[in-house]
Amino acid sequence: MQLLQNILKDVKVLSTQGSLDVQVQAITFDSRKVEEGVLFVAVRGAQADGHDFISKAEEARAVAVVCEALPAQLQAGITYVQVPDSAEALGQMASSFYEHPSKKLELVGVTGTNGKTTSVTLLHKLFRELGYHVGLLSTVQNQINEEVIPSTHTTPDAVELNRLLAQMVKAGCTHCFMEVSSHAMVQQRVAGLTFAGGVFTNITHDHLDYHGSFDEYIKAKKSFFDMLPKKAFALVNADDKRGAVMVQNTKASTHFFALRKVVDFKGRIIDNTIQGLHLEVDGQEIWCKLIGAFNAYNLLGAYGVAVLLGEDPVEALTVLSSLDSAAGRFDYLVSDAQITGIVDYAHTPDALENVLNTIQQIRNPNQKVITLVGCGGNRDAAKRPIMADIACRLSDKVILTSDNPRFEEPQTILEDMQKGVKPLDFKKTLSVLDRKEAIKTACMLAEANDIILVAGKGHETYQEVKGVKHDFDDKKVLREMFQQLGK
Ligand SMILES: CC(=O)N[C@H]1[C@@H](OP(=O)(O)OP(=O)(O)OC[C@H]2O[C@@H](n3ccc(=O)[nH]c3=O)[C@H](O)[C@@H]2O)O[C@H](CO)[C@@H](O)[C@@H]1O[C@H](C)C(=O)N[C@@H](C)C(=O)N[C@H](CCC(=O)O)C(=O)O
Ligand SMILES: Nc1ncnc2c1ncn2[C@@H]1O[C@H](COP(=O)(O)OP(=O)(O)OP(=O)(O)O)[C@@H](O)[C@H]1O
Repeated sequence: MQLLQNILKDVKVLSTQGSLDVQVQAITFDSRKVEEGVLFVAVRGAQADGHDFISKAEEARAVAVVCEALPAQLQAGITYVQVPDSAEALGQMASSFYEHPSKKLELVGVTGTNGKTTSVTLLHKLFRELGYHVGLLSTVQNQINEEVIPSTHTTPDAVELNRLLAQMVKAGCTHCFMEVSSHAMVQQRVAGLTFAGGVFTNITHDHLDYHGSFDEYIKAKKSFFDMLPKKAFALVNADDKRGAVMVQNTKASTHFFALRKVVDFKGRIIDNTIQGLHLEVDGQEIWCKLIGAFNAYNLLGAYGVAVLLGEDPVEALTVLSSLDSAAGRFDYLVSDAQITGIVDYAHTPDALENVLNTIQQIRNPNQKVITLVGCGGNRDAAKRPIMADIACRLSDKVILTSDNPRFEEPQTILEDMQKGVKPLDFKKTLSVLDRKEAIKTACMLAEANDIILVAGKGHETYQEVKGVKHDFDDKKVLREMFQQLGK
């Protein structure tokens, strides 16, 4: 519970009606969650406008309403606060309501098209190993030390975000590593937070359906670095063409990491194999369990953060070299028959191409690549034939199967994918509707030393069919099938 006037301390206010000396029980931007004593913030969204639900919040006995445009008729007993930007005010108020938890933590945000989850997960594990109490906010899951809190978004909304940070502070955390999505920047979910640092991994064409153009997408990512305070650091991948643009207006101190340039944190890949990466970082050689050249960037970024936060460089590298990948991100197991099974979240054409190119770089010419891939239902259908084509182009055998069909017919999705298979690739392509059967088929086809890629669902532990989430874990099924087949 907090006094409204305290909650409004950091907010630019245009006008107020009613008393500011009232107690606020909770803050929400969803009228359906308003109860007596709750503060309702009317936010303009992609589908709806929160201002249209002010009357619902009034009926549910909100204690106060924060909005950009006041309703024509004001209700007695409710305080109205007019602000120029409700989304920004929401972030600032959520931070005040929870007593600014971000100021009590070393909060580091990671943004970029790829590598956010891997980077924050590496950082969480690294700082745990270094002996700290650490929080994590990621697409896969949120964590307070080892306690797992399910995650619904890459970056939670402002209220949930500050609530989680406050929980971390209460649990004695000194650090929190979080993903900052471009959606979160546009919707100002991180407004009002105090970051100790920000990391930029890379940027490629993605989410253009939401942002409209690549320029707008770049602007969204850049705005994160624009908001960093002077005493924070901005750590940027200098090998990415847009790296310098990201920090051109930041007040934070700027640092770079790269594999191809001489910068603050310089790495070099000595060897990149299916057993892991052999790297040279700042003159020191390390062997890491993570595979794929892109992971050299994630490791280098995590190393840079540790050093910028004052950790010993040698100790940080030693710990990093012992860490596994994030769940479902190039997550692999080797069967008794020496077949490598890789589970990866790649569910877009770009990600699938990346993963398969990485596998092509590290495999021996005598290792066959068997790719199993499906596409989700009720999502962008245009990618279905494209993903099938990519799989065929970069694999020796392809098994098309179901992902999360959701409310669509799995057979229809499969047929859409089949349209992308070129006549020359018919012979190497199979369609097996049932995902478990498809994984079994891949295991049956594989011989010693071959590589099976199970793409699309990564860390997910369910398959969503007609609104029901059935238990399904690609890595578990893969392990089970190897055992069943004695491979
Ligand atoms: C497109 C998008 O990002 N939408 C997010 C957004 O909802 P919205 O702006 O569309 O909300 P809206 O439906 O237009 O409603 C506007 C306002 O009216 C309010 N309302 C609405 C109805 C009602 O009866 N009463 C009411 O008060 C809503 O609470 C809202 O405040 O704000 C909501 C609250 O924060 C989010 O839950 C919601 O995420 C949706 C579910 C989503 O799927 N978002 C994805 C795309 C997303 O954010 N992804 C990124 C990661 C992307 C990536 O890198 O892969 C993420 O950070 O997770
Ligand atoms: N630094 C990187 N550069 C390019 N590709 C990467 C990088 N890191 C990971 N990837 C690839 O992108 C996939 C997604 O990685 P990760 O989950 O870490 O990224 P993300 O930015 O969090 O994306 P998402 O929010 O979709 O999970 C990985 O499985 C891998 O194939």
